[in-house]
Amino acid sequence: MISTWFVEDILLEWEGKRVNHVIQAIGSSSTQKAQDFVKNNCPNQTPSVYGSYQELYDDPEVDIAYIGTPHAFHHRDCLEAINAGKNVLCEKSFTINAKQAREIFDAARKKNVYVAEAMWVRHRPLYQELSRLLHEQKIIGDVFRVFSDFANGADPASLPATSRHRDLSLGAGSLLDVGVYALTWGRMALGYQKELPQIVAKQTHEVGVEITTSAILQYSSGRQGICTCTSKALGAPGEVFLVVHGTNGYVEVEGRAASIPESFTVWKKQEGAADRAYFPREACEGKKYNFPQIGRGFVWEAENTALDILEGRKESRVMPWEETLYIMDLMDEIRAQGGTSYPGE
Ligand SMILES: NC(=O)C1=CN([C@@H]2O[C@H](COP(=O)(O)OP(=O)(O)OC[C@H]3O[C@@H](n4cnc5c(N)ncnc54)[C@H](OP(=O)(O)O)[C@@H]3O)[C@@H](O)[C@H]2O)C=CC1
Ligand SMILES: O=C1OC[C@@H](O)[C@H](O)[C@H]1O
Repeated sequence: MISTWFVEDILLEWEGKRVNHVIQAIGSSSTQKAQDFVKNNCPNQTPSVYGSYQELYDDPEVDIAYIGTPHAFHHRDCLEAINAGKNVLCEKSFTINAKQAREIFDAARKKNVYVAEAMWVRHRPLYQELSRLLHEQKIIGDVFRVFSDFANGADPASLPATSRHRDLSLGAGSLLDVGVYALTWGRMALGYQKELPQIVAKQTHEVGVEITTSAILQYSSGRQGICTCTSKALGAPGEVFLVVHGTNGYVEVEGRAASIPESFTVWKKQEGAADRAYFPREACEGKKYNFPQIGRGFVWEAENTALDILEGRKESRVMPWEETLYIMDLMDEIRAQGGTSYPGE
């Protein structure tokens, strides 16, 4: 699924586009699937088609491999690509646990290749602008509390046992699938704290799969993040999925999902407005910031990644290794408290 979306987007023409991407090769578990992929998703490109991933990694014409397999394979696939000397952009969640992520970064360091987690939401202009307003402009004063959520309707119990949302050996579970976004928004909104927070977390399981996670992150400054997710229910379109409280107001972020933010509204504290909660929303003064969607929203990530490669970087400016590790460490701790583990752990 995600590989079709990504390819569709990177071939888009859009105003401000700086990089011309070429689909140089498709690697799949079968040549037929690779050929079908080209026919359905990039018929105007002429990539080499391979019935294995290794052949793509060995292709000298390929500058960077985009990995869109289920997360349980990211460790294996990244290491194989890196060992062949390829740069890599790998889907989220980057790996099953932090140990695997560290092994990948160690290998990349040794081979001197670029590796980045494809946490596309961080590349979106909305995300970047909100971070600037919150932490450089301090538009709502000091942020002290954040709520973030991702409700996704995969509903593992209703899916075949082979689905990546149901099969533990493919990395099934809402935390790794969508909770990673809730933690990402929480991390940004709380201002990228250096220390790891204290965590209190609970997880619910159904058909052996983690379907709901709630985690409270508490920093030594007293700042708190309340980060939640579920794969059992879809959020309402346009719903608020992130609320950021500051000493001088708050911000709500709305969108189709926490991966597809569309706008945010800044509500500043007003003189004599302590009881604003009792007024209808329209009677209050909020400033809404809208952000246009381009394609499915992968264009910024693809552009930044290509520019990183062209500039000879080994890490993404937007998603450096330490950020992937920070989020993976949080998820390890949340899973340890919630009672979720994966085969081989
Ligand atoms: N950024 C985003 O918005 C999104 C990111 N993702 C991430 O992308 C990754 C893939 O998700 P998604 O596209 O939904 O996954 P799919 O279930 O669609 O699988 C993707 C591909 O992985 C390959 N694959 C290799 N081995 C297996 C196996 N044993 N079982 C199933 N597939 C296998 C298959 O390709 P082939 O046979 O051709 O080799 C398959 O088509 C996940 O890590 C997910 O978190 C997913 C959705 C959205
Ligand atoms: O990254 C994602 O975002 C959208 C969800 O539908 C999907 O399950 C997830 O992988």
